[in-house]
Amino acid sequence: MKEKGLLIVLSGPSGVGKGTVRKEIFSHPDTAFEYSISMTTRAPREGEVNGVDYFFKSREEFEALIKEEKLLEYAEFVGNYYGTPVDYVRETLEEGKDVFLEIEVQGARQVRKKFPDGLFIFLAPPSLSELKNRIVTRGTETEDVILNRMTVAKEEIEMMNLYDYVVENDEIERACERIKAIVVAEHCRRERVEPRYIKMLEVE
Ligand SMILES: Nc1ncnc2c1ncn2[C@@H]1O[C@H](COP(=O)(O)OP(=O)(O)OP(=O)(O)O)[C@@H](O)[C@H]1O
Ligand SMILES: Nc1nc2c(ncn2[C@@H]2O[C@H](COP(=O)(O)O)[C@@H](O)[C@H]2O)c(=O)[nH]1
Repeated sequence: MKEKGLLIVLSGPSGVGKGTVRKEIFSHPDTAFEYSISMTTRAPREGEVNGVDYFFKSREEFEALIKEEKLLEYAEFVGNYYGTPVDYVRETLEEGKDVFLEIEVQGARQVRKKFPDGLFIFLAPPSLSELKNRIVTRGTETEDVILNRMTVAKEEIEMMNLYDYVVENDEIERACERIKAIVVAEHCRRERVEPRYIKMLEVE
């Protein structure tokens, strides 16, 4: 029987660099896992594309998805809904591929209950002041939203002990290499390591 894939969850506070690290990992052709695009009711930021960055939904559409049980998990984060499409995740894992979720902490807790064997990685900032600096520098949020996200961030950081691994995002490339090494180690531990995972670790 074909083995199922590994569910990889990358979580951490807003502005720590989850999206940056995820895009860097997926920019490499040797990356051996699939990214699950989330649904959100947040308005698209400049340059964001529907179906690439997110599936952008109205609140009514999102609430219908909740009712129809189309979401593996969902959370309301600073005034907007975010959620993971359940069919995509289950079908892709069933095909034996690893699925990568980039989600906030409430959602990660829900996923842990449904997938206790998933791999849960918390991306941590070097400091709270550097975290705030990164959200401010990104320039996508109003001052109010930044303050709300920082309040939530402090609560999220307190939950990092619920994760299998904590990776500090001090430098993007190093954080990516650490995450890829953790995934390969996890496959070794589960005796499912294949050459494609080793290839992923090759540094250019
Ligand atoms: N290691 C790093 N060093 C310095 N700046 C970084 C680093 N990683 C990411 N950044 C910058 O920090 C800002 C926030 O990054 P990003 O948007 O990836 O965070 P995020 O965790 O995905 O945030 P959110 O949860 O709000 O979507 C961006 O401007 C990004 O360029
Ligand atoms: N619980 C979920 N959280 C998600 C999902 N997709 C993204 N996110 C997280 O939401 C916040 C805010 O994102 P932003 O794009 O508005 O900055 C951030 O922590 C994301 O990781 C999801 O499907 N479920």
